[in-house]
Amino acid sequence: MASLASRSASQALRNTARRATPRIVSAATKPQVASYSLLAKAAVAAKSTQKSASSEGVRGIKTLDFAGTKEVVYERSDWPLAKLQDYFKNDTLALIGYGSQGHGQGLNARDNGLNVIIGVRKDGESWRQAIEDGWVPGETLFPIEEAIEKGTIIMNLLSDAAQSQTWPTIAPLITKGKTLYFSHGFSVVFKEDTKVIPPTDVDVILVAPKGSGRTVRTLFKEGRGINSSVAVFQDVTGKAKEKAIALGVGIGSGYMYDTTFEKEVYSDLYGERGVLMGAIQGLFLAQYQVLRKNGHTPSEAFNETVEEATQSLYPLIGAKGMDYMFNACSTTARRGGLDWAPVFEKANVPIFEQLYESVKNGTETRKSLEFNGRPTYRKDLAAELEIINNQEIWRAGKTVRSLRPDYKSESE
Ligand SMILES: NC(=O)C1=CN([C@@H]2O[C@H](COP(=O)(O)OP(=O)(O)OC[C@H]3O[C@@H](n4cnc5c(N)ncnc54)[C@H](OP(=O)(O)O)[C@@H]3O)[C@@H](O)[C@H]2O)C=CC1
Ligand SMILES: CC[C@](O)(C(C)=O)C(=O)O
Ligand SMILES: [Mg+2]
Ligand SMILES: [Mg+2]
Repeated sequence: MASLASRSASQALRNTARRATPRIVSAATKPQVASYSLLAKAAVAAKSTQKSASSEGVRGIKTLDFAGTKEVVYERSDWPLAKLQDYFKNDTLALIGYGSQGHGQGLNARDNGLNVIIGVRKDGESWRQAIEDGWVPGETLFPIEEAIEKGTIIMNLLSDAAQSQTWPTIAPLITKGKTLYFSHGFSVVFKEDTKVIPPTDVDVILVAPKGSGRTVRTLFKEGRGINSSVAVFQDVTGKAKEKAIALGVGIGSGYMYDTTFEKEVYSDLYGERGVLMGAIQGLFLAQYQVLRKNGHTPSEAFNETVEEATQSLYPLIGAKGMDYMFNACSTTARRGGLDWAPVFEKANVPIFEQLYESVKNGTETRKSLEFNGRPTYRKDLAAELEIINNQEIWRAGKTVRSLRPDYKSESE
């Protein structure tokens, strides 16, 4: 009887979850693109023979109900490749900086048949990586200033600290008629600290992928697309929003959500310091330490903290939500999880409040500008990450991972 009751409770929960699934309120009726990256390759080949994209299809946006709040979502399928290529046929996308985002966004835009060039410090690490990815010095790879001069859309993907440091040199090159693009609100919003004040005669837009540049690339290659935020800071042409959405598609976004530069930078700095990176490392470590203090072996402590989370339970949250993950676990686990969740929530809200304030008042920005503005920033970051790499929890993890059937050496 008990198990029947619990099964019907699970069913009820699942039904509630189904009812809460975002519903399309209005949408243009157009088929979804199955595999954009494959289509991209074909379209590049056929580029010269395609008819003008502006005659294709109807522009459409979706208004979706997100848990009771209606929000607008822009979709890739409103921008078939031919239309995208036609839209940017007179443009050169000068992508400045070749870190994680430069790599993902640059390669995707190139595969989508757009005219992309890269601008980075000559002979630096990024220059070397760009060559490895097929960008050719003097043809598609240039020193920063030269690339900006050649570009019509200047995509500033330098590190946030470098955007501020290089601004006095690059600002005069961003002349009337060009478009200035960012993937973070950082430089523009915290202008007192960064001194980045865009010229008043150019469109200033943002497309911020909500994920690592590595994933921007892999999702695109799988024919999917990353979620991105889009925003307009300055619209001198009246086309800034449309251009931002088109660029979002060009760099590999599947769906794009409205934001402002301010909201993007606050949420992004907060999220990465919180659950996405800082909090998760802190929480894993705390749980592991207590297990070790109580006599559990490194493998047991790692398996119970990280391996089970990342390999079994978190993918279930990603697939179908938190209640689905709970329902996939024992009733014993469900009872305990339900009891302890509010305890963790209560303990953590004050820390998250403190974090949000530290983001909003610019403390986090100033720290980042100081640290990442050092000439030794790569070495200094690597030294601190090496400390994490050497923590017992992560050393134990290497051995646990080495036992996976699909294990490949991690030194590559
Ligand atoms: N990483 C991500 O996944 C995400 C990043 N963003 C945003 O995208 C932008 C780019 O981030 P990301 O790709 O991570 O890049 P990084 O923060 O890793 O910056 C790397 C680039 O900055 C260059 N750089 C650093 N210092 C200088 C300097 N003093 N002068 C000239 N160039 C310099 C590097 O060149 P060199 O090799 O020559 O040092 C490299 O090309 C940022 O605004 C970031 O916040 C947004 C979403 C996600
Ligand atoms: C989570 C970190 C991030 O904000 C990102 C990948 O979205 C970043 O700045 O790299
Ligand atoms: Mg982010
Ligand atoms: Mg970020």
